[in-house]
Amino acid sequence: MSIVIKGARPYGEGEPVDVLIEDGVIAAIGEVNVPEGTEVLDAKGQVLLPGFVDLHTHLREPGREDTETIDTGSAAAALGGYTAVFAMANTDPVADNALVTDHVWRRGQEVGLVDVHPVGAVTVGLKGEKLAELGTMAKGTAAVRVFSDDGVCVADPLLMRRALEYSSALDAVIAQHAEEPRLTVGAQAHEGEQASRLGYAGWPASAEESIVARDCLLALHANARLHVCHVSTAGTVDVLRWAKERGTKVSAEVTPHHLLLTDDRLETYDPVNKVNPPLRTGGDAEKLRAALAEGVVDCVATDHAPHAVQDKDTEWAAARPGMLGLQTALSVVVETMVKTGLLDWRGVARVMSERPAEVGNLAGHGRPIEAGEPANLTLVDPDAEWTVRGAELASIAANTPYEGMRLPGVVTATLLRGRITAREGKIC
Ligand SMILES: NC(=O)N[C@@H](CC(=O)O)C(=O)O
Ligand SMILES: [Zn+2]
Ligand SMILES: [Zn+2]
Repeated sequence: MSIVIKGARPYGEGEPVDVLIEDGVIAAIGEVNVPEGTEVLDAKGQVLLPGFVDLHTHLREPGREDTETIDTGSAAAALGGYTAVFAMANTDPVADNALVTDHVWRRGQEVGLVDVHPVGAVTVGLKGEKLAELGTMAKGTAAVRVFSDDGVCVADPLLMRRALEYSSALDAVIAQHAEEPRLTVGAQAHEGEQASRLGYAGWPASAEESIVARDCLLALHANARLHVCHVSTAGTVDVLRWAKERGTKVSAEVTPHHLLLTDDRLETYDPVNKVNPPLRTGGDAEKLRAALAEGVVDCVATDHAPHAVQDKDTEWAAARPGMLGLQTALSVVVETMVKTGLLDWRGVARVMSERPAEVGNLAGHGRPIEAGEPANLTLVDPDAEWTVRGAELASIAANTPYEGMRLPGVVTATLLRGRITAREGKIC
C-alpha cells in the first residue's frame, strides 16, 4: 500500500516536491525512491495541507436521516478536504450516553471517509437540568473529549461550573453555544438596523458576549478548558482577548458564514440565511477576520447544519436556523482570509487543521507534513474556482447560502491515513 504525491507544495511554499506514503504514514519527502507498483497522484504544483478538522458538524444521525447521515456527511467532509469531524450531540436520541456516542464513532469508522468523533451532550437530553454521564462517554470506544449542548446554551451557571470541573478531570473540553436565552426570546435576526426595518425580534450581541464573559470566568476559576462555538460578534473578540491575557484556557471558533456574510442578506427574506447565531454586521465580520488572523479566534468550524426543504423553505419565523458548510468552508476561507492577505497557507493549516485538532485532543490529525507523520492530507488547487450548486453537494439537504456563487480554491484530493477518500470532486 504505497502512494506517491508527485509535485506538491507543502503549505504552498517552495518548489514542488514528491511525497511518498507507505502504510498510511508519510515515508519520505523530496527526492524519493518510488517502489514498483506505487500509485501516483499528480499534484501539478498544488498546495498540500494537513487534512482539515471540523470541531462543529451536525450529521443528523440518529434521528433526521432524511437530511444527512454519517455516510453522506462523511462524503461531504471528505470532498471538503476534511479528515476528521466532530459530530454534534443534538440528534434524536440525543448523544448524551455512550450507546449513542459509540454508535456514531463506529458508524463513522465503517464508512471510512473521515474520522467521526462524537461530541457528547453536557446535560441529559440537552435540557440543561442535570449533567449527562460525561465519564462513561469519555471511557467508551469513542473516547469522547468534547462535550456540548450545541443548539442550546448551558444557561445555568452552576451547571456550567460543574460541567467545567467534571470535564477538566477527564481532560475534556466544554464547547458552549453562547446564547443567554432570556435575551433571545423570539429572536429572529441580529438586533440592529436590518431587523428593525424588517420587523424581526432581535438577537442582541450581548446575549452572546455575556455568556462568553461568564464562562471564561468560570473556566478560569475551575482551571478548566472552555471552547466557544461560532463566535459572531466584535464584542466577543474583545472578551476573548481579555480572558486569554488573564490565562484562561479558552479557545474559540468562527464559521465561514460569519466571516463572509452579513445581515444585509436578510433583505431577500430567504430563510437560507437564517442561522444561529445570526449573521451580524460588516463590522463584526471584519473584526472576526482580523481575530482569526491574529489567533484570538483559534480556528474555523463549519457548523454544517443540514435541514429538510419543509423545515427551511417556509416563512422566515417558521424556518429552522442553520446552513450547510463542509464543502464550501475552504473556499470561503480562501475568499475572506487568503485573497485578502490575512492568512497564508501556513495560516490556513493552522486554523483549519492544527488548532482544531489540538482543541479536540486528536493525536493523529493536524500534524506537520513530515516523514513519520500520519498521511492525513488535503491537496488544494489555489487558482481554480467553482460555482456552488446545493443540489450537487454530497449532503442530502441542499441549504447552502452560497448557491450560484463563484468561489476560489478547489479541494482536488483528500487522503485519510494514506488512502484517497476524495479525488477531483468524487468520493473514492
Ligand atoms: N447553527 C444553527 O443555526 N443550527 C444548528 C444548531 C446550532 O449550531 O446552534 C442546528 O443544529 O441546526
Ligand atoms: Zn450553536
Ligand atoms: Zn451547531
